[in-house]
Amino acid sequence: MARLELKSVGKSFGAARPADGVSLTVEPGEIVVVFGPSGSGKTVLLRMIAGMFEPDEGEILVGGRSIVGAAPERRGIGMAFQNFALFPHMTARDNIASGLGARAAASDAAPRVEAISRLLKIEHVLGHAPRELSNGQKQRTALARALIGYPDVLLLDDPLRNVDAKLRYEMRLELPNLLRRGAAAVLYVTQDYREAMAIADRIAVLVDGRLEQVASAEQIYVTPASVAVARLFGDPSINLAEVTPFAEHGTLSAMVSGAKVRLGSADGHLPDCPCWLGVRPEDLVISVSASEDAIPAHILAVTPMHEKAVLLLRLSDGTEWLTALPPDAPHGAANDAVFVRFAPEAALLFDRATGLRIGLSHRRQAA
Ligand SMILES: Nc1ncnc2c1ncn2[C@@H]1O[C@H](COP(=O)(O)OP(=O)(O)OP(=O)(O)O)[C@@H](O)[C@H]1O
Repeated sequence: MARLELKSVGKSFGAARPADGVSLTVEPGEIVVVFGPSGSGKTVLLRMIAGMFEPDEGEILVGGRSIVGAAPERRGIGMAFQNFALFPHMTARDNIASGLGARAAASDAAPRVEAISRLLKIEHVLGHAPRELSNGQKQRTALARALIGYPDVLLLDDPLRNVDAKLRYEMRLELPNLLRRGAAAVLYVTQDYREAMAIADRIAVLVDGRLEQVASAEQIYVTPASVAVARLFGDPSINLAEVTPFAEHGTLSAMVSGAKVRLGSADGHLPDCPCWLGVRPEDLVISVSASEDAIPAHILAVTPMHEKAVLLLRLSDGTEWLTALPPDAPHGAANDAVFVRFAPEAALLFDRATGLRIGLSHRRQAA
């Protein structure tokens, strides 16, 4: 069992800087999901750890020892990638056994291949070549190969990207337990925020080669470190409005499309800068009754989805917001005039100059 540590890791390719001072620790048995937009540097990070190329700056340590410069096969690392990368001329059994490298005798390999295959429910296809396997079976074979050597560090680069939706859903439920069994430090890359939230002990949010936030899924959703992080999590994504908050009678408020909305109490440090106000779609309440703190709006469209109804709203100043309501909640129809409210606890404020979140004194806290 060994901890993976990245210390101020940097990497440039010409003008591109896919890793810029990345520091991160993954404990044995922990699953850290690296999540970020396309091109943010997720794959480059995994490849530096795997030894496909070296960082320009910083240190990568496994169990306290630097692995920078070490041959890839000597780093104690198991890997599975989105394209499976199975050897086409070998059976699933031999592909899995190849994960042991030269370390195990053939007699030792067989029972371990059987055991890991049972765990991954592929024991019935061990004699098949990769072309005879479904994508789900290929993905499990690649995972079995990565897991079989009980690596100290396991790197998984979007391993569920090429499997169908049903299997992806099942694997999201199964994978965390499976991965924890080996007690490896797991770094898991995905582009899907739901997958990140389902699998991770902690999520490391990478934007332009920098880690913007490393925290639990709930902390990231409820208290995102920046507006960039807030935008990456949630479907529909967070609603934003430009505001300049002000204090009045002990309350922090802001004008949103002509309505004075409360953001919390004004007892702490007051943001006196132009801000982004962020409100999650599920935190908006729609009604037909006016009041001082209700934002007038029109429903532009109603999209019934299976588990929710999504309403596209146009506030009276032209800003467009989305709400997500339970499908059976009364919500009106296109062209209806409505009023939009939200609780002060639901308001997020971000400094418009830096994008960083500003703490509000009565903001709900992540558990
Ligand atoms: N070998 C390379 N040579 C030059 N530039 C590279 C190389 N590998 C990656 N890059 C650049 O580094 C940046 C980050 O790439 P990376 O593949 O890590 O992104 P990513 O976050 O994994 O994206 P995606 O989610 O689309 O796979 C991109 O701008 C990419 O063009």
